[in-house]
Amino acid sequence: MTSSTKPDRVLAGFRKSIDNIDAALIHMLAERFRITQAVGEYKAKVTLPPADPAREQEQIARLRRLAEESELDPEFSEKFLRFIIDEVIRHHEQAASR
Ligand SMILES: O=C(O)C(=O)C[C@]1(C(=O)O)C=C[C@@H](O)C=C1
Repeated sequence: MTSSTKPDRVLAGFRKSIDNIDAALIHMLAERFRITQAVGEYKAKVTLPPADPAREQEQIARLRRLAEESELDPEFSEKFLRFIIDEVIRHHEQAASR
């Protein structure tokens, strides 16, 4: 039997765990975007700017510390948070223009 047809139980076990983790990430991101939607509506109502660079600096510094403690690449962690926050700011700008 070739490697392409033989079921690899070890790999399948790893992938089951990866699938569970990916599902948890999606659920956590959905919750994060649910709360930031409320933040965006609030900011639009009280005319606060969509972005708060000082808050972002605190978040990035904290996440980099957490990443180092967890042996995760701090550069990757910062890029990941930046990517999410940029999307949140885009949503906030849309909320402000409604
Ligand atoms: O905390 C805020 O003021 C938010 O709008 C949330 C958030 C975030 O996604 O964490 C997004 C934009 C801001 O620049 C800072 C943080």
